[in-house]
Amino acid sequence: MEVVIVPDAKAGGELIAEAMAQLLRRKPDALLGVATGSTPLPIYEALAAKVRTGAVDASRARIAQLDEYVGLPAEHPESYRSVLRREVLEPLGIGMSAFMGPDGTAADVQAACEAYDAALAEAGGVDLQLLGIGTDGHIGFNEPCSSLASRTRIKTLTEQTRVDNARFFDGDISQVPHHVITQGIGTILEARHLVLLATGEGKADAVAATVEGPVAAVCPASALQLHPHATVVVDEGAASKLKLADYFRHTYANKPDWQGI
Ligand SMILES: N[C@@H]1[C@@H](O)[C@H](O)[C@@H](COP(=O)(O)O)O[C@@H]1O
Repeated sequence: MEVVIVPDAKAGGELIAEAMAQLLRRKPDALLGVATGSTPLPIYEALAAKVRTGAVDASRARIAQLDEYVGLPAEHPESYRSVLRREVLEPLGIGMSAFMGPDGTAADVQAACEAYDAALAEAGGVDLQLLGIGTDGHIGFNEPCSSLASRTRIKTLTEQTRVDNARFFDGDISQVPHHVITQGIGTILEARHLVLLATGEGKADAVAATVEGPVAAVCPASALQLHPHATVVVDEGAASKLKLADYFRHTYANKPDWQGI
């Protein structure tokens, strides 16, 4: 696992957007796994800016969703499908025909989950998967004690996650669904490159457990330690509880320029 400490969220967004741009220059139809939440927004803004200036062409990119609320109609403004359409597809000029995600309104949720895992494999697998992290260490919606081998499936949210996400529902927790579909941890680990961005002191404990704690289902993000190409990008606040921060700074500062993340 590589840990990159950046000065702020904007710098993290720029670094990751450049890695995505480099991938798209190599593989224009790359399958990009995208995450929701506030944290990845600087990545999407930086990538959209590159598209606008012609620094990269994202028109052939394909987009895969990480997770979704169960029961919200697809057109609900806070369904993750709607959020991603607004925040990723439209700014990058990518049509919905290049988008894939689980169906949160399916009558048979389990079948929809299995169909999504199969579709990801059929599409050749995710090339680069963006991840945020919950305050409890969750990735996607894999809450603590999710199996590290899990596949896409339905999960029940913890109250903390519902409280954290109520801000997207007018601060009204009663509007936050209890159930979600999420790519499993085993599914996520199949992506070729995992890039987790965490910003702010509120994520510092979760980041420390992810990077320096044991691999343990109680901190789902710690599964990144099992991946051969995982990059954790953190700002100073999110890095503030890392005991090895100086080591990570030194290693990244002395990395060969050509290597990227
Ligand atoms: N399902 C999403 C996660 O993918 C995201 O990482 C997390 C953190 O969100 P934020 O970046 O807003 O802190 O929120 C939700 O739970």
